[in-house]
Amino acid sequence: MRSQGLTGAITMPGDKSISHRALMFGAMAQGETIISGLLEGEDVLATGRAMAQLGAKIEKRGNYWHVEGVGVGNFKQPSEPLDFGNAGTGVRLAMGLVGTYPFVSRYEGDASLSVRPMNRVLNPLREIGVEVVEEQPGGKLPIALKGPANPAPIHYKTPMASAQVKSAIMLAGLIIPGTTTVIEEVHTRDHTEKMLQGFGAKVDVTTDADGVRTIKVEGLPDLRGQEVLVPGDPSSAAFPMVAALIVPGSDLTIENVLMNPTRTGLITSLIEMGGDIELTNQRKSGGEDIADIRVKHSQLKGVTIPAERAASMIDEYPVLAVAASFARGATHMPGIDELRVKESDRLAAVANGLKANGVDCIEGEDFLTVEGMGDQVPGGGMVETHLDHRIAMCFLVMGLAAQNAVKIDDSAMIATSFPSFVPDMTRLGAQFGKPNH
Ligand SMILES: O=C(O)C1=C[C@@H](OP(=O)(O)O)[C@@H](O)[C@H](O)C1
Ligand SMILES: C=C(OP(=O)(O)O)C(=O)O
Repeated sequence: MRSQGLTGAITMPGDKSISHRALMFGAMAQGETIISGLLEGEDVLATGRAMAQLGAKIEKRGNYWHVEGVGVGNFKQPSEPLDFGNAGTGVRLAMGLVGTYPFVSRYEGDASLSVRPMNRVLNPLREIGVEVVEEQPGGKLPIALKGPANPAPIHYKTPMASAQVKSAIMLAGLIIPGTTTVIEEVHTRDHTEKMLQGFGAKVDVTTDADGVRTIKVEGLPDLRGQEVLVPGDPSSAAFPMVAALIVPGSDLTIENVLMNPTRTGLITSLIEMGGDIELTNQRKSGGEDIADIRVKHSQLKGVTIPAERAASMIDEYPVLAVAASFARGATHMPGIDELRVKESDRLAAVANGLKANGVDCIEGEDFLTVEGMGDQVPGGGMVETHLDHRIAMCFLVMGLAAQNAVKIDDSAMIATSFPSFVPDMTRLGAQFGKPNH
């Protein structure tokens, strides 16, 4: 059943990447960090609980989260395992933040997180001298870590485009005397670099002529609590944005969205597809670019998304594939093998969901091609979400414009990143059916 046009304004909940980091850096810094706009999603709340287990005092007063940090090198040994639920960012950054301490810390997560690869973080930690104890070989949770008595700084080139790996190494470097160096060939989201500098760390970034970035972190800095203003999450804004593009009659303003260039690949791509998207009220806040986004229903056309853009929109491919289903012509998305190691194998989950709803696509090892159907997307299928919030939300968005209702098997995971998704979208005019089980 098609929804009526989506109209009005929606303010985005806080950015998930920045929210995790605000709690972690606040917990590590000396003194008080005051956070406004924190995303109160399950992933971030799990990080908050873990930071409290390490000795930080965290509480919400009014609209602000107050974090009383312990100072660099002063986390206490957690008596229980640190449970990061569904969050790759939470567990991978925490392994860098805490894993080099000379005590045993134990990490675990839900069924989705427990099959995601951790060797990408464990390998550099092993180079630092961290002892890794796995219950089963293969670099999967649960994992215990024990840092060496004298950790040595490393010089590490990340083998895949990953802000989580880069960040884990940088955070490990903070408690190692000397300079830790991370090299990344692809510019991934740079929140760790920017925010650590804001907390007082010495972080040096240089970029060569080929765009390769060298990041140097000085160990044992004196970090002080800060005020952090978390901007709205562009990865959450992706859902109302695509919904407005595909539902006829829509004219929506999405307010307070982070416009950091390492996060805006989806907007660039949707504009190339013919999307009527206008950035208004562009401003700076907390060192980041912010804007409101006005988006109207548009007839989209298929395009090829350059592989080099993947890092700047890595979490947005599922909903881009939904937009591509409503385009005229094929949309080709190369260079997206990292989608296979997210909360689910997103390449497979998206391809299966599209096919279940009558949309032709080709799933390659590292690409997806979607045959757009204009406004003739049949829908009517049941989608398996595999504990993946973004798969759940993108197919709920598809259902707003398809000829027949799209069903998803589980909506609970939406609470990890965008708890108010269903009520917020409903307020704008979206019509979701009731779960019948
Ligand atoms: O650093 C971060 O906050 C994130 C990095 C990305 O993961 P990778 O580093 O695995 O690409 C992204 O998919 C995730 O949602 C958040
Ligand atoms: C990949 C994601 O998050 P994480 O890796 O933190 O689980 C996401 O939110 O799409």
